[in-house]
Amino acid sequence: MNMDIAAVNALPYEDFVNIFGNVVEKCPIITAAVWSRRPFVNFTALEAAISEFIDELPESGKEGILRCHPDLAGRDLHGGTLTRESREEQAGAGMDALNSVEASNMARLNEEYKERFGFPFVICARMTDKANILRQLSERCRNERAVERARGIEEVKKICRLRLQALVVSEASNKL
Ligand SMILES: NC(=O)NC1NC(=O)NC1=O
Repeated sequence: MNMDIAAVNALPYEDFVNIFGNVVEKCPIITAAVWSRRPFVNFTALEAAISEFIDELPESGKEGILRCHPDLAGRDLHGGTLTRESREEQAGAGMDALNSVEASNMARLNEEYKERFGFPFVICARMTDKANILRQLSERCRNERAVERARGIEEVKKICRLRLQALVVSEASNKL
């Protein structure tokens, strides 16, 4: 899909939530809330509205967003229950093709991370690769909880931007 911002602004909330409901993984409530902020002057304004909604949440809400994310190379990937967006992102970073050493490291570190923080490790898979994901996962396990909460939310916003770009023509591409 490649809607322009005028088409986005014309959507009734049912369609808006159907189309944009997973720009933040499994958090259609964010999309549904942000519909009230129409009209968006451009792509950046839509992205900013989502970002501001997230920033205004209490810390518990931000952790809730992180908890809606599937593990990388985790149960949902193996069970075929990832969302389409997540499946494509994880496959792009080679998460569906780990060798047995990588797979066991990934599983062990994901569990360690969740045990320590109470939410999953989140990283924008499209902006990185397998080696970096494994390195970041082991490094970020050592951070403070508040640092990781903020870091995870930054990654959610990167994922969101790329998912939005797949749906909406941004002003940069408008000028082409
Ligand atoms: N846990 C985690 O980072 N999940 C994800 N990252 C990403 O880019 N897509 C996801 O589903």
